[in-house]
Amino acid sequence: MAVADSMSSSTAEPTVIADRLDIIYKVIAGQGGKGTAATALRRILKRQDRPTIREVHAVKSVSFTANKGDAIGVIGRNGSGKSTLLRAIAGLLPPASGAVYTGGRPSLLGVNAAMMNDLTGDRNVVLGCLAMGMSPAEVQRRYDEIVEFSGIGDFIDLPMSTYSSGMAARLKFAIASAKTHDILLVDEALATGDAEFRVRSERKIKELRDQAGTVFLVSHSLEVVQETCNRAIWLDAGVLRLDGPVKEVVEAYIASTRAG
Ligand SMILES: Nc1ncnc2c1ncn2[C@@H]1O[C@H](COP(=O)(O)OP(=O)(O)OP(=O)(O)O)[C@@H](O)[C@H]1O
Repeated sequence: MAVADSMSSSTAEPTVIADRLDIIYKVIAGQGGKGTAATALRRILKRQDRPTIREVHAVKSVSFTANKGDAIGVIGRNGSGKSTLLRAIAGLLPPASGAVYTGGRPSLLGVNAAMMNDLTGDRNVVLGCLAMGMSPAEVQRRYDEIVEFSGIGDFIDLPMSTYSSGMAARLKFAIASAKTHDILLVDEALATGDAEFRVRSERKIKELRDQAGTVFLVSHSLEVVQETCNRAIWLDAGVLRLDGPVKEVVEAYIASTRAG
């Protein structure tokens, strides 16, 4: 297996270690509907069995070590387990077996990360920064920079419910990246921005890496991954197919999609 550039350095300092990680979702595979009295009655009338629990094995025995300064693109087809892996690293999903060890606190920045939709962008910036542990004085100091980075403009005074999904994602990224994270997990947030915002975000991620952070980036845009990351992990139906220098992994992935 190829070795990514930061891994080959003798000073490599691990920040995330996944050790034969398995994540299994348990879902109710009923005949539709929730477990209400009406659906139970319908089941009885139709003489159907109780809904069964189905397991979705989303991440299968995945192992890797991420180091300080790594920006790792996580690539793969729809449903290959990318978002699941990120949520597991963030500690939001319990492993069915195996483990994830993290040195530092991972912050997950997802497109669906909670923002208060009824509040203005302005209030969300303040609340988001406070929630990340900034002091009120620090929030005040960083405020202009965050709003400028987001490129939201005058919309900052309007409720977030009036934002397009791209605008909301930009503001979230601007808030999250205002802080130095030990481990920043970014799920598709960059895909929603326009070209100019993407360039700025890529620069920001590079800055975070330079500050000795580790970044994981889930993206369907192989271009974004190649521009931003030094390393890539390719997931295929939950299995780690390849882990190595970004160019090599992306090329192998493209070759496989052409072949298949
Ligand atoms: N909350 C959930 N409950 C049950 N199954 C889930 C849940 N979330 C994801 N899955 C399943 O786990 C598998 C991996 O999904 P995941 O969202 O991690 O893939 P992904 O690679 O991020 O996909 P995409 O590229 O489409 O965003 C899929 O089979 C999906 O159906």
